[in-house]
Parts: sequence; C-alpha cells; structure tokens
Amino acid sequence: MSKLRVAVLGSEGRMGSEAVRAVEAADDMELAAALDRDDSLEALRGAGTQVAVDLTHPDAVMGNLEHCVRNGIHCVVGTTGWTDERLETVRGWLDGSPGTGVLIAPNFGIGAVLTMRFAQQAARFFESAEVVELHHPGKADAPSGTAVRTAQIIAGAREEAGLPDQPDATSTGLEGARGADVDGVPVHAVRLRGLVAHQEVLLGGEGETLTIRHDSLHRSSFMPGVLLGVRRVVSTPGLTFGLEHFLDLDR
Ligand SMILES: NC(=O)C1=CN([C@@H]2O[C@H](COP(=O)(O)OP(=O)(O)OC[C@H]3O[C@@H](n4cnc5c(N)ncnc54)[C@H](OP(=O)(O)O)[C@@H]3O)[C@@H](O)[C@H]2O)C=CC1
Ligand SMILES: O=C(O)C1=N[C@H](C(=O)O)C[C@H](O)C1
Repeated sequence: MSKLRVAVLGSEGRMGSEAVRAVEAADDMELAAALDRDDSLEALRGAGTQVAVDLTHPDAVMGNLEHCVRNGIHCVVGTTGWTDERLETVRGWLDGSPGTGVLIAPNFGIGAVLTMRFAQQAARFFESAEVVELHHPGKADAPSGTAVRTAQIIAGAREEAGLPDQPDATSTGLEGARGADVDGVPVHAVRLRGLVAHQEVLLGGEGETLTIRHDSLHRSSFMPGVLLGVRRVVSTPGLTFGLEHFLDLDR
C-alpha cells in the first residue's frame, strides 16, 4: 500500500518538530515537506502532499488552510484561534473543493478529549462550573482553545438541562479576577515556566465538588491524535471539528 504523503506546517515549532518526528516514524506515512515561516506554500503541491498538518499560529492558519483547500490538500489543524466566523469561512472554501477534508482539533490528547466528554456528562448535575487552564509561557493565546471549547460544551449541557445562570455574588474586584466569561462559564489562564498543557474543570454543588484534571506532560501526548487525524481525514470530506468525531467514545 502506498504511504500517505504528509507535510508539516510550523515544522520548527514545539509541536511541529514533534509532528515531523511522528510522521517520519509512522510506517504508513512519509514526510512530503516540512515548512516553517517564510517557506513557500507552493512547495506543497510539488512535493505531492496529500495531507498538511498545521501547527503554526492563529495569525497564519487561515492563509495556510485556504491555500491547501483550494489545492485539494486535506488538512489536520491543531492551531488555535477558532471562531464561528472563521469556521464558516473554512466551510465556504470546502464547498468549492468537494472531496477535501479538514479536521480542526482543539486538542489532540486523548485525555483532553475525554475531559471534555466527562465535563459534558457532569455539567448538568452541578450548580457551578469553572475551567482553569495552565500552560507554558510561550503560548501565543489565552485562554487556550481547549478551555474555550470545554466551556462552550459545559454551557451547552447546562442550557440543555435548563440550569439557571451560575451563582456568583461578586460585586467589586480587580478587573479579570473572575477570569474570562465564555458563554457564562468563567475560564482562567495560568502561564508558568515548567508547564506544558494542563486543564482543570471544577464543578460544584451543595456540599461537594468534582474536579476533572488532565495533564499533557510532553508533546508526544498529542501525536497519536495527530496521526489518527491524518489517517482519517483523507476519507472524511468537509469540516470536522474535534478529534472526538474520529474516536468511538460511545462504544
Ligand atoms: N491541538 C492541539 O492538541 C495542540 C495545539 N497547539 C497549538 O499549535 C500552535 C503551535 O503551537 P507551538 O508549537 O507551541 O508554537 P511554536 O511557536 O513553538 O511553533 C509555531 C511555529 O510555526 C511557525 N510559523 C509561524 N507562522 C508560520 C507560517 N505562516 N507558516 C509556517 N510556519 C509558521 C513559527 O515560526 P516563528 O517562531 O518564526 O514564529 C514556529 O516555528 C498553537 O496555536 C498552539 O496553541 C499546541 C499544542 C497542542
Ligand atoms: O499552545 C499549546 O501548548 C496548546 N494549545 C492548545 C490549546 O490552546 O488548547 C492545545 C493544548 O492545550 C496545548
């Protein structure tokens, strides 16, 4: 069977360099191209790229994605910065390129995907819910894409269950002390040397709390998810948002 030709965009970065190693080590893939800032995207087609893995920067990802989709190159995207508007734009490009698949994964870590699923299951049972994400200080954005997605999922589950707004009697305080408000769920971002990528979902009810915590201790934790995404995206046209769609979580 022929090997999948995979390019990595952002190949010199923390995640990109790990992805290059993972693709090179995969029996069913070969590295078609490794591009970083200032490299021309034109190299992708010349190299016969079938799937591009984008691990760049929120400011760069849209341009990269547009180029790939318009050239029929499937994409696996870990880069953050997704809004409804951006996702709609990507869907528009995909409409013009039927057969092309794009996976956007807020988090490739299986533990992080499960954290979101468990939070979704638990949210309706608790009055209060907050998300704390903790990352290395080189991270470009705050809060993390995973934390935003987690908060949205919790908010959706609360709404579906008919829960009222969370109790919070705070009337004064330093701006930012209660974190960012994502659909009514406070999200707090810690940046600390020594950390990689961590998240806690705190749920509270009368006389009890439940904490769901996930720790990515090394970026290798993301690689099985990246490789799964590459293998599945080639036969999944259109936009897929979230790695959970490629995992049989309900089995
Ligand atoms: N979904 C997931 O599971 C994960 C997602 N991420 C996300 O991945 C992204 C990258 O993270 P990280 O590796 O830590 O960041 P880094 O800054 O370490 O790496 C990004 C790399 O991309 C390069 N780059 C910038 N612009 C372009 C461009 N236009 N074309 C090609 N390369 C470019 C950067 O170059 P330069 O340094 O010169 O700017 C850098 O080498 C972030 O959005 C992060 O949040 C990270 C971990 C897991
Ligand atoms: O920048 C990172 O490091 C990470 N980014 C992603 C995010 O913003 O959610 C995924 C993970 O948290 C690591």
